[in-house]
Amino acid sequence: MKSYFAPASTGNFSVGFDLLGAAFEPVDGSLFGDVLRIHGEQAENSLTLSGRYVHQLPQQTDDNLVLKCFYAFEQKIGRTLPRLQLELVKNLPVGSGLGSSACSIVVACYAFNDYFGKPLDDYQLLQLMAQLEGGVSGSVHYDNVAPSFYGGLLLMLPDSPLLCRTLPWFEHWQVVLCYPGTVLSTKEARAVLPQQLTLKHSIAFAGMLSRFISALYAWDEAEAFAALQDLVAEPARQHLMPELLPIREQLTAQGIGHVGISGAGPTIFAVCQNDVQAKFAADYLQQHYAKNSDAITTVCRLSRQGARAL
Ligand SMILES: Nc1ncnc2c1ncn2[C@@H]1O[C@H](COP(=O)(O)OP(=O)(O)O)[C@@H](O)[C@H]1O
Ligand SMILES: N[C@@H](CCOP(=O)(O)O)C(=O)O
Repeated sequence: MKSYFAPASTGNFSVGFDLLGAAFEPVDGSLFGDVLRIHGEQAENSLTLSGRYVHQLPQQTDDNLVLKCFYAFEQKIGRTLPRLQLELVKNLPVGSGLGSSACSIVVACYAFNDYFGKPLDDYQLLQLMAQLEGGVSGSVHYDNVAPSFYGGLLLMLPDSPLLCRTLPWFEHWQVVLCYPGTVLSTKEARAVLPQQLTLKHSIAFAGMLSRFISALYAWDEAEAFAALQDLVAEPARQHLMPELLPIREQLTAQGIGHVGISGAGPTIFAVCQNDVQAKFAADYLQQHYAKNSDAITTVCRLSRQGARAL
């Protein structure tokens, strides 16, 4: 049996709509992401499902992204592959803003490529992942698949053969992620976005993202926090998450540097500079934002590692 893992990710990281994404792992060393097991080869593909969020997956395994990835991978490499006995351990909530669909896509594509002797290079594999993610969310965006695949904080580079590049990160930053337990589909959250930006708005967006990236390279933490502003998605999505502004007010009043929407929401992320802030944010979010038994609050650091064999 072979086991593979891919981590959770936060798309946008507030300031970089569709262009910035980060992979996270809990500071307690536990794994926060999906696991795919390949038990062996057989006449037909089969997929068994387990894990904390298995109940949020489609009833029909044929609708599961893991099998869609298998056939898309087979088509991409252009030869018929042996069928597999597969098991997905679904550890990330679906429609959560934690890159759940991307995580299953990344772990599946990574696993198939590794298992079948790496017929695709990283560039081809990432393109396939993004194309599959586009099929779920309605438009191709790399800001979840790329960090889940490579790890780290990544800047997408559209039209570059590199596709994305790793950015610097403040090592002491801890990111508290709180998923409230309610589902918000990425497709729906993308449908409320503006179709066009004015020239002034486009310049403001590009300016803020540039300011954040230059602050990272200059190791200027105050500037980095000042630049963590979402000028594109948050104004359009705020009504889907009415708790965001009061929560931000409470947490920033405690000195916490940034509070934003993880991906398309409803997960909220808080960027903290020390253990005291992280504990405060985690307790506060768990008390005021968690809504049911599906909710999860976790204190994370950047995951330098992306998809891998376990
Ligand atoms: N293995 C899987 N993991 C996550 N979602 C899956 C999977 N297989 C199928 N799906 C479907 O893909 C869609 C993912 O929804 P989406 O809002 O994009 O989630 P997320 O924002 O968490 O990535 C849902 O309709 C879900 O039922
Ligand atoms: N850039 C995308 C990110 C979606 O992330 P998800 O985790 O909610 O799928 C967007 O903001 O739509």
